[in-house]
Amino acid sequence: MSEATRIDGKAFAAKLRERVGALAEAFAETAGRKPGLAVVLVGEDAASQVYVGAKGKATVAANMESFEHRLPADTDEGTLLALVAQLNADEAVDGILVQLPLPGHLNEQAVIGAIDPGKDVDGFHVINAGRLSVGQTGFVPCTPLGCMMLLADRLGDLSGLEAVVIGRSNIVGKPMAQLLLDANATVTIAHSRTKDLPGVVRRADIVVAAVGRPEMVKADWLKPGATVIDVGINRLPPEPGSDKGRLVGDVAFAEASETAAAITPVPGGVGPMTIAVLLRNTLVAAYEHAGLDTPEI
Ligand SMILES: Nc1nc2c(c(=O)[nH]1)N[C@@H](CN(C=O)c1ccc(C(=O)N[C@@H](CCC(=O)O)C(=O)O)cc1)CN2
Repeated sequence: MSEATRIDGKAFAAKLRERVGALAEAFAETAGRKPGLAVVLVGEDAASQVYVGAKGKATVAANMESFEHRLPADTDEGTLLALVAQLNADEAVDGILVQLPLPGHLNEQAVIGAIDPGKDVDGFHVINAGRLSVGQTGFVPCTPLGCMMLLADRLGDLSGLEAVVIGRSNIVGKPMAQLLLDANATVTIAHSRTKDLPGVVRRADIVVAAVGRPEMVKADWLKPGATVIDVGINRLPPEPGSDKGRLVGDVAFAEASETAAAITPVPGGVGPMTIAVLLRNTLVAAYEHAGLDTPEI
């Protein structure tokens, strides 16, 4: 079997950001203001600092206003909720994102639940999760929506295809399964208690791995010709003589490439789509807040 096609999420995301940027410019001409995204970071988690920095830069590059709020790790819940309330009321802010994970003393559900669902561009609020589950329009979490864009680009119509999502988080696994179902795939959600996980995954035309376990999915778990979307971003321990470990996904990329027809790499696959879709959702929020018809993005 020939080597799998690498699904280039980085290039796809760059095109999406460019399109969003052009539409944001047009929005500003009509609405008299730029779309605005507020990002809240609590604490000093190293990876979160990188992601928040990247979001701010991407927001500005896409002709939007970026509002960054960095709070100390010992911020109490009342202070954070007060900031969320202030952002909810701010007309310059179309989208609000609280970077996860939050420090352990803060209740993530309470904080996410305090965001105005109409500004919840992460799509994590229970109202938006509920809307997705009953097929109503709302904000859809960025990573799963980005995965769907890559799948649609690669496979077109997903009707009747067998899809296995490994992982059942509220942020990726569950919305991903819902989106695949909405696209008429036959969907299985597999998880840590699934019996014969390799056997279940081997049935799939589409595999979405979102478990956070480095290189767990092996080549012999895959049906030949499968399309593999790797959501995992895991840093391995550093090699001797190096200060930083290699980034790998949840799929053993090199060996899986021998069996799959197409696969997303890590880095450069799903990760960049998360930020591009966040900008897309913020633009949609801005159109809605301005009472304008939202263009197809
Ligand atoms: N409020 C949110 N918190 C978190 C989310 C989210 O969508 N909303 N997702 C992740 C982190 N994340 C964005 O916040 C994110 C992760 C990874 C990437 C990315 O582009 N990764 C690169 C590799 C980057 C590196 O070198 O470390 C890639 O895969 O190519 C972007 C965004 C958890 N928190």
